[in-house]
Amino acid sequence: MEMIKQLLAQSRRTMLLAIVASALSAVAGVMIIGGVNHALENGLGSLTYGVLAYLAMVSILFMSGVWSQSLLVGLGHRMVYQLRLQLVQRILNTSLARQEQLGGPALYNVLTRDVTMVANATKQLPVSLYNGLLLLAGISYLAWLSPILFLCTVLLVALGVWGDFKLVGRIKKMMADVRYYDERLFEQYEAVIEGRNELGLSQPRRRHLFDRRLEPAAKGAMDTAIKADLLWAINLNWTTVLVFALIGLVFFLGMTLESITQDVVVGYVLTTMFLRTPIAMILEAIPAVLRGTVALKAIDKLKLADQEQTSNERDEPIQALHFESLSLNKACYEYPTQGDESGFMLGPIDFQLKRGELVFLIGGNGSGKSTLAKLLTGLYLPTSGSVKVNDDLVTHDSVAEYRSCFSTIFPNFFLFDDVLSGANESTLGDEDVKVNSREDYFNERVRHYLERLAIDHKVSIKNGQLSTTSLSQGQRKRLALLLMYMEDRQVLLLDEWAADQDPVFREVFYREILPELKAAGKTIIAISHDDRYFDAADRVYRLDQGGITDFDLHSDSLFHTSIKDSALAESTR
Ligand SMILES: Nc1ncnc2c1ncn2[C@@H]1O[C@H](COP(=O)(O)OP(=O)(O)OP(=O)(O)O)[C@@H](O)[C@H]1O
Repeated sequence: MEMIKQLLAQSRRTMLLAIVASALSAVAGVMIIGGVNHALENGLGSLTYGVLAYLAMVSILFMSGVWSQSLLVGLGHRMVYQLRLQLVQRILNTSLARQEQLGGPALYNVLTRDVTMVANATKQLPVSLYNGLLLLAGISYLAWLSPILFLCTVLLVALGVWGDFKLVGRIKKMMADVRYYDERLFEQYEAVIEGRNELGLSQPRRRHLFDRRLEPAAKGAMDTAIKADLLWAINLNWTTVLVFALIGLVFFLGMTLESITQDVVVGYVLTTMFLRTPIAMILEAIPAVLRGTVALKAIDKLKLADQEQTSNERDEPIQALHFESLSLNKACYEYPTQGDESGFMLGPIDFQLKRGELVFLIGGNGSGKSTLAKLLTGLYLPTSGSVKVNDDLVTHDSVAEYRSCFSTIFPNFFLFDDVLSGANESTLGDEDVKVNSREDYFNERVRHYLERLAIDHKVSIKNGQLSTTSLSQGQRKRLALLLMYMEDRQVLLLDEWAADQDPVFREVFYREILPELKAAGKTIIAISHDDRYFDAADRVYRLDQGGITDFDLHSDSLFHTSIKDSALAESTR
């Protein structure tokens, strides 16, 4: 709602103009009816004058109508455009922790379904405003024609509005239910797309997903939407009945009450018939507006943008600080509770890292390595304790500068095919280069790394874009490493990077690439299960149930298995 209010506030002038234009058109419409009524009652007088006045009114009605609609249509579409941009901006401003809590389907639902619903609601804005003003002008004319009949009209309309209000509450609840079912549907869509391998192989799983998950959600949405639309259809017919009841009331009152003349009755009936269209159009717009309101409420409920960008981040490029050291001081990170279960708690952790060091984090599955990696890189802020960089506290305001020291490859990394967009200035060339242009220099460097990573036979680069990202997982990880080279940041975090590499390239990674990066002045944190390469690190830390301890290569063993066992496992791999 806040977003819509802000957008409307920005367009105050256009709104005002649109209201003036709509009012002009509405007044012209009512004057046509009034004029016809007057002519019926008093005769036409001059035919030429009558025709000219009629044509003038029709022209005003047409031109001001088109003017108001064009203003409002533009406003509606601009609001949708801004809503889309704002929503993505808000998601970008949402902390990783909150995004993980919400999950992908909820965010997709907002970006696709909810935005469409709000767009449909805003499209009703021009129609409703125009018809609302037309209705207002018509009602004022009715009040002027006969106060007694107007009182009766008000009573009848009050009855209709009361019925509408009762229905609207129920329908809004149903629409919230439809949205709930739609969100469940999005979860199943995600399973259909992401689980394509498993579903392709297993008929029982396909059936279960289709019959037990997807179909009930789709049916729930359909049944509830049908009920809501049916109720509204009944309401539309009920309104038509009310209009005719009004005409009947006016007609019979006119016949019986002497104070009401025949021309008043004719004027009343004519105007009421004329107002049927705006009433119907306003009523037809209401369901779309209700759906839009439900969608906006759902967007608000997600509590996006919990980490507003600092003004510095919005306006200027972030200046990375010069990394010398980082430390965690009794730092803890606790995941939010899920249902009755309390979330996993990492820490309290004391940890130091200096520029140029190569450190390994090891530990069993679920011990907290990736959680610590996110804490170290500033993707999570500690729930207690502190993170310091170069002895300065990392706070909400300074975390953007801190983050810009890091390049990461997490197991669920996303491979951007645009190498240029993330590349550091230093990798784009300088005066000393032998090649002619910066572009050549850049391409040369990419080619060099593609060769180094042994994927030059699969991938090439054109206009800063990778030729393909449809590769094996191990090859994709090598490309992610290429992007990391081109990003050229000071601290590199690699979360089980070597897990998908063949034994030959794993050896290259631990024995050549990591030492080369270290020699080039990079600080490296690598999460690893490869115990035969632990000696490549300056220090090794072991995580166990959220706690951290130093790992002594000679006296400790990983996962409480003997070195002999792991060597055996390695040789059979
Ligand atoms: N987004 C999340 N929300 C809630 N709990 C989470 C989330 N991510 C991880 N956890 C929990 O935190 C614990 C540690 O997870 P983490 O991913 O840090 O382990 P890990 O040591 O990296 O494991 P692995 O070696 O299997 O990758 C797990 O018990 C997990 O259930």
